[in-house]
Amino acid sequence: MSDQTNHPRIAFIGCGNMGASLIGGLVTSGYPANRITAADPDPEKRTVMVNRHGIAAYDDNATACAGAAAVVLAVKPQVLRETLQPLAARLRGSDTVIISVAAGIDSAAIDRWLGGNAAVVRAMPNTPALIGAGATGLFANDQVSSRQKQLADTIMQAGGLTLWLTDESLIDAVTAISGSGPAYFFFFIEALEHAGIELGLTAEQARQLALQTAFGAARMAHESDVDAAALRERVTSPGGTTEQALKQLSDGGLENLIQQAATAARDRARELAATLGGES
Ligand SMILES: NC(=O)C1=CN([C@@H]2O[C@H](COP(=O)(O)OP(=O)(O)OC[C@H]3O[C@@H](n4cnc5c(N)ncnc54)[C@H](O)[C@@H]3O)[C@@H](O)[C@H]2O)C=CC1
Ligand SMILES: O=C(O)[C@@H]1CCC=N1
Repeated sequence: MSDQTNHPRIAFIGCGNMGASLIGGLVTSGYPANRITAADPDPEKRTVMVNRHGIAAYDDNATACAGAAAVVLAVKPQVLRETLQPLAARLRGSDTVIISVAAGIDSAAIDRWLGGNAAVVRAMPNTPALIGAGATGLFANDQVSSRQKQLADTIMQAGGLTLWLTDESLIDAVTAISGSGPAYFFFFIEALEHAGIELGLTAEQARQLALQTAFGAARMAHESDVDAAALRERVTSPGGTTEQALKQLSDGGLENLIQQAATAARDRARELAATLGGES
């Protein structure tokens, strides 16, 4: 089989945090760098793509898209429409699957901006894709063929777990849980570090302990055959220290706060769709 069949050409539009993470994950997984192209107006971003990942990077989106079986849109939702419109004529009627990672913007808006009848996959990945530890929720519109769905899955699976949804609106829930989720955990690590410093550890000691604890807990939860609640209970000796700490978190309303945070993220995705993805 030719490389064209085994490794269809993939183009990335936007090489910022998310685009670069996906490209990094794909190259590290063994996808040939010469089958990946990228575009970004920022010369520094392009230099990173060329030097670190060995892929071709252009300042012109159309050049990057030429001959691509999949185009991954990794620009901000606020510029998605203006980015897509100049590409519409080139992509219309082609066999290219459009994979958008933009928060909020739904497949109908993308289809409309492309002039209709476009094969659109919405994907919501997260930045740990860079190290193959990401999680992506995906939705395909009716125009997407099974071969195109497979290609979208291959691209996202290079970055970690993939999860297909049949209800597009749930992509906003994925955004709230795993798309934005790494930031919640990083915030927790930062807070634990600060607490360690307050209790007298050096910044470096607090950093090492907080990081290794987050890593160990996540790895254990991932690999264990019991759920997170059971693992938590194993740390929590009756009458012991953890119990006192968890009581503070619980009394402070942590669980409610997390629910509110996820709902706020989900609602912001809906708001982006309403303000940027409308018919006007
Ligand atoms: N950062 C994250 O953790 C996640 C981001 N996303 C989505 O990924 C998309 C990108 O977000 P980030 O990477 O965080 O933003 P970013 O600002 O880091 O990257 C966007 C990139 O697009 C480039 N760009 C701007 N206009 C362009 C154009 N017309 N053509 C080509 N490239 C252009 C910018 O120079 C920049 O490098 C957003 O739609 C966001 O909703 C989705 C999941 C997670
Ligand atoms: O904050 C954002 O809007 C993007 C989408 C999910 C993670 N980052």
